[in-house]
Parts: sequence; C-alpha cells; structure tokens
Amino acid sequence: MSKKPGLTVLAGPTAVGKGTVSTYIRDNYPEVWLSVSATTRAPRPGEVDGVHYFFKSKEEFEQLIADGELLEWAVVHGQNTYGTLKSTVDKAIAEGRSVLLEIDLQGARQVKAAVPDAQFVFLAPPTWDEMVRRLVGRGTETPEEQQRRLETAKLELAAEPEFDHTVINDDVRRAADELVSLMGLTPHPHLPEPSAR
Ligand SMILES: Nc1nc2c(ncn2[C@@H]2O[C@H](COP(=O)(O)OP(=O)(O)O)[C@@H](O)[C@H]2O)c(=O)[nH]1
Ligand SMILES: Nc1ncnc2c1ncn2[C@@H]1O[C@H](COP(=O)(O)OP(=O)(O)O)[C@@H](O)[C@H]1O
Repeated sequence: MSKKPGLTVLAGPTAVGKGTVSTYIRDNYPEVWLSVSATTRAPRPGEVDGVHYFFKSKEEFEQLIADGELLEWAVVHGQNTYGTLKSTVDKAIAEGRSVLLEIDLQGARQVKAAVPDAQFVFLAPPTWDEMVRRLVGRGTETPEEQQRRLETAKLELAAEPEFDHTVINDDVRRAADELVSLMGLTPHPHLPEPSAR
C-alpha cells in the first residue's frame, strides 16, 4: 500500500526521463503542484522566470541558503546549484495540493532527513543501454559531459533501495499513471501522447 502523502519526491539517474514524466504530470494533472526550483543556471531561450525555474545569481542563492529559505539544495553535475524553496512547498501543501519535487539524489536525501513522512519514488530506466540512448539522443551534453553523467548514474542507481518505490520509465504515460497512483490520485483515462521536451 502506498501512503497518501502531501509531498512526493521523484529522483533517478541522468536522462531517465524525470523531467519528461514530471512535466507530463504537471500538464495533465492540475491537482498536482510541481515545485519550481531556484537555480544559478542561466535561463535558456524560452525559459520563463518563476515558471521553469527561479533564476538566481550566485549571491542571491547564497542569501537564500543563509536565510534558511531552502528545504534542500545541491550542486548538480558539478555545475549549477539547484534548490527547493520552503515557502512555496509549504503554501501548496497548506492549500491541500499534492506536491511533487523533481530533484537530484543529494536533494532527495536532504528531504528525507527533513520530512521523513514524505514519499520517495525512484524513476529507473528499463535498461542501462536505454538510459545511455536517451542521454545521447537528447543531445544536450558533450560526449565528455555524457561520460561524467554516466559515472554519476552508477552511484545514483545504487541508491534505489533508499526509496519507498521504484517506477520504471518504459513509457511516459504508463510511468506517469503509476506515479500519480502512488500519490493517491486516480490516473486520468485517455490522456494525450506526451510531446517531446
Ligand atoms: N537538489 C535539487 N536538484 C534539482 C532541483 N531542481 C532540479 N534539480 C536537478 O538538477 C538536474 C537538472 O539537470 P539538467 O539535466 O541540466 O536539467 P535542467 O537544468 O533542468 O535543464 C536534474 O538532475 C534535476 O533533478 C532542486 O531544486 N534541487
Ligand atoms: N519513456 C520514454 N521513452 C523514450 N524516451 C524517453 C522516455 N522518457 C523520456 N525520454 C527521452 O529521454 C531523454 C531524457 O529525458 P529527460 O526528461 O530530459 O531526462 P532527465 O530529466 O531525467 O534528465 C529526452 O530526450 C526524452 O524525450
């Protein structure tokens, strides 16, 4: 039996499809609130502050940490810093919404320490080779960066037993259905095909 938590954390290795599955849920399940993270990463074309991320300078991010405004934060892939704003999560939970955090493993461990009754879901690839295909196929990293992410992925895959549940992302709609069921919601029938990110 799954709990019916206010807060669900989704983590998993690089390119498994965390962003794809969580965006699909955000777009098709208005009852779910997908947390918008703060990041020091520069916005990409088309990204909107407050919608995709809250874009912060390094100084602003350090201030958020110093002020205790973050539920968790981490330097991800040795590059940019990402974190979850406590106030936005608290507000969504107070409004009775089901909250979904899509964060990395380091962040998931911090949430586990801070909110032990949250639910932790590991998104796993059908196979290692399929995960590599997705990473390469996405084409957003250089071959060197891909190699680095695959090294990290080995460590991330080893952390699966720390999670309450594993969902295999073989198919986006099926994985999303399983995740919303774990969140205590009823999957919607006849949802649209996911669009490419
Ligand atoms: N700890 C933590 N990780 C996050 C947060 N937001 C996003 N991430 C992770 O940061 C990584 C984003 O990496 P990348 O693939 O470059 O995606 P992008 O920056 O969203 O385009 C993913 O592993 C996310 O799970 C957050 O608030 N906290
Ligand atoms: N179930 C799936 N089947 C096939 N391709 C997928 C699936 N889920 C995601 N992808 C593709 O895999 C790539 C990585 O997905 P993404 O959501 O960016 O991963 P993550 O956020 O975990 O790094 C993208 O090109 C995406 O379109």
